[in-house]
Formats: sequence, C-alpha cells, structure tokens
Amino acid sequence: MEIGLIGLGKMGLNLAQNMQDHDLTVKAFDLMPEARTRAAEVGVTTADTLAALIDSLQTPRLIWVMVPAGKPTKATLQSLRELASAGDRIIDGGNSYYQDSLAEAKAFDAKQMHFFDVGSSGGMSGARANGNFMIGGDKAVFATIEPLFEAIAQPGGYLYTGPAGSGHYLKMVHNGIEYGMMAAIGEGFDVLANSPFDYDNEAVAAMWDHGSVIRGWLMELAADAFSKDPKLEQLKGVMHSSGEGAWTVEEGIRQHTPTPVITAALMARYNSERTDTMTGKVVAALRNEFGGHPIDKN
Ligand SMILES: NC(=O)c1ccc[n+]([C@@H]2O[C@H](COP(=O)([O-])OP(=O)(O)OC[C@H]3O[C@@H](n4cnc5c(N)ncnc54)[C@H](O)[C@@H]3O)[C@@H](O)[C@H]2O)c1
Ligand SMILES: O=C(O)[C@H](O)[C@@H](O)[C@H](O)[C@H](O)COP(=O)(O)O
Repeated sequence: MEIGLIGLGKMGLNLAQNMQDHDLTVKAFDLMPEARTRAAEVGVTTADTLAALIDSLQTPRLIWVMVPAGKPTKATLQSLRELASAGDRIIDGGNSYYQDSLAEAKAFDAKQMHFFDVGSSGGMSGARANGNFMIGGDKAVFATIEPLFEAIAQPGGYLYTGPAGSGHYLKMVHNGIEYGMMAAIGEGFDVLANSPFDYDNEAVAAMWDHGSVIRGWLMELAADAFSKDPKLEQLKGVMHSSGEGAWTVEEGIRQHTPTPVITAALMARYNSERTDTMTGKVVAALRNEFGGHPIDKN
C-alpha cells in the first residue's frame, strides 16, 4: 500500500516512520524544506512540491493530510480537489472541527473523491507506534484503506465511526474528556503542594499509576514530567488550548447537554492565559465598596 503524506511535523514525521515500519510505502511533502530534509534523513521519500507528490502516486491515490487544523488544512484539501483525481481517497488526520469536515466531505463528493475525517490520538508517540484513530467516511471505501489502520494503530485502537464528520466529532469529545481529566489531576497536585505534608510528586504519580483507580497514561506522563522537574518550577501554569474543548462545550450547549466539568476545565485554561482579570478587579472593588474588605493595589 502506498500513502502520500502531507505534513511532516511532530505528528506527520512520526506517522511516516510508523507506516514505513509496517512496510507501507510513504511519499511525503511539507511546505518547509527543513521538514523535508529531516524526513529524508530518516529514509522518507519526499517531493519538493505538492503537485510533484500527487503526480508520483499510483491511482486511486491514498493521501493523508497532517498539517495544522484550520486554514492550512482547508488550503491543502482545496489544492487536493484541484490536483487529485476521481476515486482518490483523502484522509484529514488533524484535529479539524467536525462541521468543517462535513463541508469538506461534500466538496470531495462533488469531485467523486472519498474523504475520511480521522481523529488521531496518542500524541507523538501514538503517531510513531500503536496509534489510535477514529474514522468517519464511506463504509465501503473504508474497507479499501482499513489495512493502513490495522498496520499503524494499537491492536483494537481504531474504529470506523460512521459517515463523514463522525470521526472528528468523536475526537472532539475525546479531547473534551482529556481537558476534564487533566484539570482534575492538576488540581489534585495543587492541593498536595499546599498541604501540610511534603509529598514527592513523582513518587505519588508513579504509585498512583500502579493499580489505583486513577492510574493511566496521563498519570504516567505526570510522573515523567515530575521526574524532570519535581515541583514543575521551571514552568508557568499557562494552559493553552487549540479548540477541541471549546467545541465540546459549544456542542453541549447546543444540545442542552450539561458539561460542567469540561466547561470548568476550559475556563481554567482561559483564566491561566491572563495575568490579571477585570473579573477580579470588579469583585475586589465591590467587596471593598459594600464591606470595606481589603484590596490589593497595583
Ligand atoms: N501534536 C499532537 O499531539 C497531535 C495529536 C493528534 C492530532 N494532532 C493534529 O495533527 C495535525 C498536525 O499536528 P502537528 O503537531 O504535527 O503540527 P506541527 O506544527 O508539528 O506540524 C505541521 C507540519 O505541517 C506543515 N505544513 C503547514 N502547512 C502546510 C501546507 N499547507 N502544506 C504542507 N505542509 C504544511 C508544517 O510545515 C509542519 O511541518 C494538527 O491538525 C493537529 O491538531 C496533533
Ligand atoms: O489525543 C491526542 O493525541 C491529543 O488530544 C492531541 O490531539 C493534542 O495534544 C491536542 O490537540 C491538544 O489539544 P489542546 O491544544 O486543545 O489541549
């Protein structure tokens, strides 16, 4: 099986190596020459332009797009509609918004091309080996690309989820859950840090990862992070987000499905990006106005 891979960043390059480990033929392209050079250094065949990549692939082509979600993905998918042919199969493996994927599926359908929205999980190590994939698209055509997922996923770690849109929808909800789980772990360690006891964070996380109810990969990763920086003193507690948590909350609001934990986790992320808040100033001012309570001044 031959795959044309577009995007050789943190995920794409690992995916390319994962595919090659399973005797799949990878031909790849990235806008950045440095990314192409890095890929060539680990034995990935690269093309200098998107058009050259498309020309080099056997038809019906199988093309995996792994570039940043949003504008870069939209632009790449638009180019593929111009450069690829009827019958080609196009995978968007990035974290795209499912509504965008529904629109992309329609646009590819109009060109008799097959679009798959694939939520990819497991971070960079999952891309490199034993990944996790949530796959939306045409079921009959999926059968033609299933061997790819059998090869690169953890056994049991891929699922055909239904028509186009359903893969990225499921990944959106997965990431909403991820927000809540990580926030709870973070809060727990915050309480420990402010406790009267001197806990060893790495030892606690490693112990919790062995048999406790809250064991799991996030706990393992917490132990790894604490092993490098026992109190995470080198980090600022700023938590960025790239959209999936917000989309999950918006979806909950649209459905009238309460998502208080995920919403609180999302708001905590937004709050962490601000050094001082108008909310805090207003509440401080009001407490001072009605009760004479002390205020901290700039
Ligand atoms: N990093 C993760 O843990 C992770 C996990 C799952 C899914 N994702 C998703 O995978 C996608 C890629 O993420 P990443 O972490 O590899 O990003 P990245 O920024 O590390 O890499 C993106 C690569 O795409 C290239 N690129 C950008 N625009 C391009 C274009 N128009 N044509 C060709 N190449 C282009 C960039 O030069 C870069 O090398 C994103 O949609 C992301 O949301 C990331
Ligand atoms: O399942 C995964 O492998 C991760 O969820 C992955 O997709 C990525 O690390 C998120 O995009 C981060 O999302 P935020 O930037 O929203 O935290």
